[in-house]
Amino acid sequence: MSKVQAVIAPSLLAADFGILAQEAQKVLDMGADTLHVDVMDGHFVPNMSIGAPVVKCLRKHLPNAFLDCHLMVSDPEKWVVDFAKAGASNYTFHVEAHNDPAALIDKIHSLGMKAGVALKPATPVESVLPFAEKADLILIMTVEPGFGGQSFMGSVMPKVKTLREKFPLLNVQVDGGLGLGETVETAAAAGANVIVAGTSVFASSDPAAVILGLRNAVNSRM
Ligand SMILES: O=C(CO)[C@H](O)[C@H](O)COP(=O)(O)O
Ligand SMILES: [Fe+2]
Repeated sequence: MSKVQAVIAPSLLAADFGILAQEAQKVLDMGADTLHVDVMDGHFVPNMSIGAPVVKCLRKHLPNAFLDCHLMVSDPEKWVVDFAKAGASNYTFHVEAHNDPAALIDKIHSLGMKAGVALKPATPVESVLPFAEKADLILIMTVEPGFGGQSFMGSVMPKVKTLREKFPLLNVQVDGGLGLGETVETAAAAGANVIVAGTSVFASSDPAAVILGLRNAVNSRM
């Protein structure tokens, strides 16, 4: 069995952007480990969200938070310096959007950030195996990237399983449609240890219970 830690990462995409720092602080106070920040350029995905200026503001209000930035953008190399300067802790880019992921991981590391690589649901896991150990995190999307509130796709779990079997200490993140019950149980059983949850946390009347339940689901599999 792996010895990776459970990491619960509420997605701020489901928060009230008008009071973003308070929303972020609220979920941290309720037990979240990191904050998942979804960045969309309206090109790689058919939606727009936020960019480095908002990360900079979050960093100002939350000096100690781990800001896990998920870049759903067509040219991830273009924004690395901006996000490093803004205070991002982790920079996850999509493997479909770059032709030399290993070099981009090196660049992200050289700027003092952790590096993640994300895969859309149809992208084979083989595309990340050559540099999975170089990355700090591999993100297996469990919805088509672009929108919160979609349904979890259990069909991508074989990719999670493969990563966990090959790399026992790798942070394997799942993102999209996760909440208490079958979805997180399925992801944890496959070997995911980093759980992104937007709608299920922020739309809940008891976000603390959701965060704890997600953590328990992961821990019960380790
Ligand atoms: O990357 C994302 C969408 O592209 C979001 O992180 C994801 O959808 C989380 O939201 P929810 O938990 O509501 O599905
Ligand atoms: Fe995301």
